[in-house]
Amino acid sequence: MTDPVIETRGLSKRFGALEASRDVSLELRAGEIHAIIGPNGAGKSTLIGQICGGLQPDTGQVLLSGQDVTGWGVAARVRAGMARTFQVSALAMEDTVLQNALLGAFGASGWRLGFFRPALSHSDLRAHAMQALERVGLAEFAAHRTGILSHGQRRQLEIAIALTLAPKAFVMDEPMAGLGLEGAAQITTLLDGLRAEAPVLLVEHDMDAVFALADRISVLVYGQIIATGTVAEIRSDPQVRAAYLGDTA
Ligand SMILES: Nc1ncnc2c1ncn2[C@@H]1O[C@H](COP(=O)(O)OP(=O)(O)OP(=O)(O)O)[C@@H](O)[C@H]1O
Repeated sequence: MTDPVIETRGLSKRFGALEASRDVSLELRAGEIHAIIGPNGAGKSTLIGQICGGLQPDTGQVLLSGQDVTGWGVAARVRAGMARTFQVSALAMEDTVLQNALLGAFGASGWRLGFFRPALSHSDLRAHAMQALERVGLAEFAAHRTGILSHGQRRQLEIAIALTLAPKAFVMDEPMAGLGLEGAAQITTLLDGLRAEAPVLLVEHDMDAVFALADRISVLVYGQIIATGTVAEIRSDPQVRAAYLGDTA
């Protein structure tokens, strides 16, 4: 069997007396959307932080395509193919939609930031960035200021930026947060097609989206994975229903 695209082995992280991650081992496999769900404070963000490199685990490892990246910083992991989209928007609102998308394409090309301005007219990078905007349905807004985009469209743009990195894996922290029904439905459709490009590790509170999208779900409670399985397995797991899902299953 091929290596998982992302793998964590026995991750543990303490904040004082609090064990925010307890021996967390999980795999993100090629072609899948793997959702991580759990109550507030269960340790989802702490886990994502360790996977993406913002937080160092006390013990355990993070592997990307079989390579141990535990000691690597965020930027090195992004360059190696781990594309994270954030809960909080980090877009340059005064720049155009295309300029924001170009920043990703530009990073993916391995060029240094000082070359950014010339890169704006570089036809290959522009084409690559435009392709990503088309993919997420934002091509018609390319020349518009990013600040005029709706909340949902900003999420689409963040996904376009991640796409321009041609990642090995997407790591998404609550992409549905703050979106209305229509926005959430749009992002759900987008993510549904995204797994063909690269697998998605998805932290999400919106259970409709999780149940619609996930190939597998891991349930985190008090820093520990209490179950991993398909949607049907997780929905019918008595331990999961008691700890988290309750009536929503
Ligand atoms: N830097 C920190 N210092 C101390 N405690 C922290 C720190 N970061 C997180 N925690 C604690 O660790 C636990 C896990 O928090 P975390 O944010 O990872 O949970 P979460 O599942 O992402 O929650 P939510 O769904 O509300 O985003 C919480 O009890 C939180 O208060």
